Amino acid sequence: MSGSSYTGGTAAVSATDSIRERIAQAVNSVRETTPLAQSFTNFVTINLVANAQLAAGGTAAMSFLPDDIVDTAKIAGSTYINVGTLLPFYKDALADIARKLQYLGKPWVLDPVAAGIGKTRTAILQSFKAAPPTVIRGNASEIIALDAMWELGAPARADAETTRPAGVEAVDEVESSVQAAKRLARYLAQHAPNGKGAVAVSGEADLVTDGETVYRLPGGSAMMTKITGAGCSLGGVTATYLAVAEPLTASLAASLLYNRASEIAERESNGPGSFQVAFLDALWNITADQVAESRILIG
Ligand SMILES: Nc1ncnc2c1ncn2[C@@H]1O[C@H](COP(=O)(O)OP(=O)(O)O)[C@@H](O)[C@H]1O
Ligand SMILES: Cc1ncsc1CCOP(=O)(O)O
Ligand SMILES: [Mg+2]
Repeated sequence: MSGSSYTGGTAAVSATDSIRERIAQAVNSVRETTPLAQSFTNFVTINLVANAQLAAGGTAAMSFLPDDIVDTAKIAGSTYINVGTLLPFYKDALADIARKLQYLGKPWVLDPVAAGIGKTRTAILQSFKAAPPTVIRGNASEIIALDAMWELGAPARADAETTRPAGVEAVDEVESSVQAAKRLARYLAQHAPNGKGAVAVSGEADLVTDGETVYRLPGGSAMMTKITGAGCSLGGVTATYLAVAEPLTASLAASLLYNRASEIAERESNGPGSFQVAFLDALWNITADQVAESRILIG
């Protein structure tokens, strides 16, 4: 299945059979073993996160109690932390949870929703630099903001354009986040017990990287921007796959599953309400081969 193609002026090589096999294996393994991925996530989209994890074949457990999260991490396949809506106690609680997950060597996914907005969110996201996640999944603006916050690139010049807070929606193109995503992924890998980490950037064409190789995943549906929680639930499903697969495979499998399912949902729906229902059905019905045979461009 390997070969070459040409996209947007960039030579791109399509993915190898072994990546596709690992993706199909992750999709099947979740359906066969129903792994638990627990979540500490925002109040807006918590229901869609749980339903998407169930539709992908996993199980869900949501909690905001630090000792509950740490005890559940011991029996769960992975943990998902999303900073979309914050309460005052989160500042200390999330830093502490991250440190304990690191001590226990437990994998987790971070969705840095609205990175760059507010002192409390910034303090929380900065605290994760010392106890980093296994995977970061966000939109382009969030990835650019987190990279700047963790100061992984060259120091910004005084006259340089600064990144601006973007709310929960992206104001940057996926392509403008490539270097930030690679730097973050390398940092995650350097700090992971097994040396593996990944960053997934969502948008019109998603991008996934382990810090070395960049994978571009075209397709999907713009209707995803018309339901709340498309990105949050993608983070939750990435955690579901992280329970059975290494970070790069988990990130690729989740993003590809979302692209294929959203294309089916767009064809079968008539607006945001029916789209969300059709999307959950498609997550459930899509085959592992449909996911693994997707276009994956390397380069
Ligand atoms: N313009 C688009 N075309 C196709 N798919 C999109 C588009 N924008 C977002 N998506 C998809 O929607 C999902 C959520 O991504 P995104 O909207 O970037 O996240 P967030 O909600 O966190 O900002 C991803 O599966 C992504 O591929
Ligand atoms: C609207 C909103 N406000 C705080 S969190 C949130 C949900 C964001 O969801 P997503 O990032 O998946 O669009
Ligand atoms: Mg989001």
